Amino acid sequence: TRSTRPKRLLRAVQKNATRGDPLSVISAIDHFCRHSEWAMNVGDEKGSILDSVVSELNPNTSLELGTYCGYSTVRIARLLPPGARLITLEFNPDYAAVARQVISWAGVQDKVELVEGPSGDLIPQMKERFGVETFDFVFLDHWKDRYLPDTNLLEECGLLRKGAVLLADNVICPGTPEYLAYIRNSPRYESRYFQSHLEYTKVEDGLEKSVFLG
Ligand SMILES: O=C(NCCO)c1cc(-c2ccc(F)cc2)cc(O)c1O
Ligand SMILES: [Mg+2]
Repeated sequence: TRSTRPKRLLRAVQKNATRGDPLSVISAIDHFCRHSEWAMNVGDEKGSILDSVVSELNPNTSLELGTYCGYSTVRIARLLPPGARLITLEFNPDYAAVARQVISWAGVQDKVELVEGPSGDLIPQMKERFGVETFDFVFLDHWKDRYLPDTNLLEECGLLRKGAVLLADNVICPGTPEYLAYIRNSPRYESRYFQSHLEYTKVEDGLEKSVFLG
């Protein structure tokens, strides 16, 4: 019953957001993180960049690595066309339990499949267990030292469609140096850096958008 930050964030959503209204859930979390407690959601500034990438791509099948409390899950899911779906992977069961409730409060649960477990084990199961052919969009926001191994896994499992977009959070802070070096030097990707700030702060951070060329 010990109160944790994710549980306090969920309480703020249930108190301040309207059921079935994803935008009110997003702003309730941003308000909580700006005025009460910082939390590691992608946030409103980087979130707007995420929104523009998703809106332009209109992905049918998306993967999110690192759900946390479900903030970016809701940001992505609210923009998906009917029939499109988002699979989100979370290793931490306490985060997953809160995220399920945030996702339901926003009313986007029908577009989202939240799977608990290590991404390194779950990615090879995507085809036969989750009926995925290929992903159109991948949002990387989990453990920073898993970005590169999981990207290699996605490649090896043939899970990236030609033209698929990888969008990676925190490439500056906390930083993902090995991932950046790989993706920026690989002839199989076309990459672009979107400069921004660490959520709810003035610290520099940014998103790396990479198109898989096949
Ligand atoms: O670890 C992260 N995510 C995976 C969680 O399972 C993460 C951390 C931070 C962050 C933390 C502490 C600090 F001082 C600066 C940044 C920010 C983020 O956006 C993140 O996604
Ligand atoms: Mg992040």
